[in-house]
Amino acid sequence: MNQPTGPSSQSTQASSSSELSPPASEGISQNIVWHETTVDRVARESNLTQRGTVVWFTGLSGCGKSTIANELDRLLIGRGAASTLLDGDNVRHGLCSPPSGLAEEHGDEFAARFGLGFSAVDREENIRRIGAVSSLMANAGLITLAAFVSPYRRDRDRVRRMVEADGRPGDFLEVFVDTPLEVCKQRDPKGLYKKAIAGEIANFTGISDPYEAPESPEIHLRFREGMTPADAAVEILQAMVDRGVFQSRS
Ligand SMILES: Nc1ncnc2c1ncn2[C@@H]1O[C@H](COP(=O)(O)OS(=O)(=O)O)[C@@H](OP(=O)(O)O)[C@H]1O
Ligand SMILES: Nc1ncnc2c1ncn2[C@@H]1O[C@H](COP(=O)(O)OP(=O)(O)O)[C@@H](O)[C@H]1O
Repeated sequence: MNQPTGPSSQSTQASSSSELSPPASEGISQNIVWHETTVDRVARESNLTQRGTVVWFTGLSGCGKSTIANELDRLLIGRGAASTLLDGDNVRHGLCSPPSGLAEEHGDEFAARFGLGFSAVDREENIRRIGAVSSLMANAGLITLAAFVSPYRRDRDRVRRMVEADGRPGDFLEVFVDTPLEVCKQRDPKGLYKKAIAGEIANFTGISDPYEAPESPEIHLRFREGMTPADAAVEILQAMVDRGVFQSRS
């Protein structure tokens, strides 16, 4: 795991496209003006001796996104990296709360307007918010692991464009956790498939809602019997090293 990478070689290339110019949201309003920051991404990455990156896990509920992302996070932290993990269920407890999580504090109108469920448009907004947060984290130099069903190709591709426009090409790695629906149903770690099949959960991905598989993910984790979450995490870490987005320090 000794590939040439790190801020000195890769991150310096970011300076012209990251914080020296407005990100993808340029032109948002005539009254909102981009303010250049004093410290740029390259300086942050240099302090961290790593390259800010978004590793985006997508796949059906129960395919293993959270388990594998947590394992990868553990490996990265163990190797001295500054990484962080955004996980679907957890983010839906805060930034992307459902209406029921907002009503008491903010009232019904606010909850109906900003709370998110699982319709296509709510998922679009969910992924837009998380994509923007992921991009900010990558700009702060963090290796950002994001684990979301993110069933729509268009939503994932938008995040890719935003992350790369804010940073540089190659900053977004899509990991397709390709576990067959039958296996996910069998695992059913939260009992959600059982409920969805019984009609107790609407718009459930794979049952009553679509999942659009990535066409050319950077990392395609095909299910195979006997593959452990640790095996999968090592495979992703190796792909990160091979692509020059991570240099092992131990
Ligand atoms: N209708 C429906 N469809 C899919 N998933 C559902 C649904 N309702 C609740 N859940 C639970 O919410 C988790 C998915 O949240 P995400 O934010 O990742 O979804 S999405 O990216 O906006 O599609 C998902 O987490 P994971 O199982 O970890 O994928 C489920 O636990
Ligand atoms: N190779 C594997 N990779 C990931 N998870 C696995 C694997 N084999 C079995 N599992 C189990 O499958 C379940 C996956 O659940 P989870 O990680 O929450 O999936 P998701 O986040 O995609 O909904 C966990 O109970 C995990 O222990």
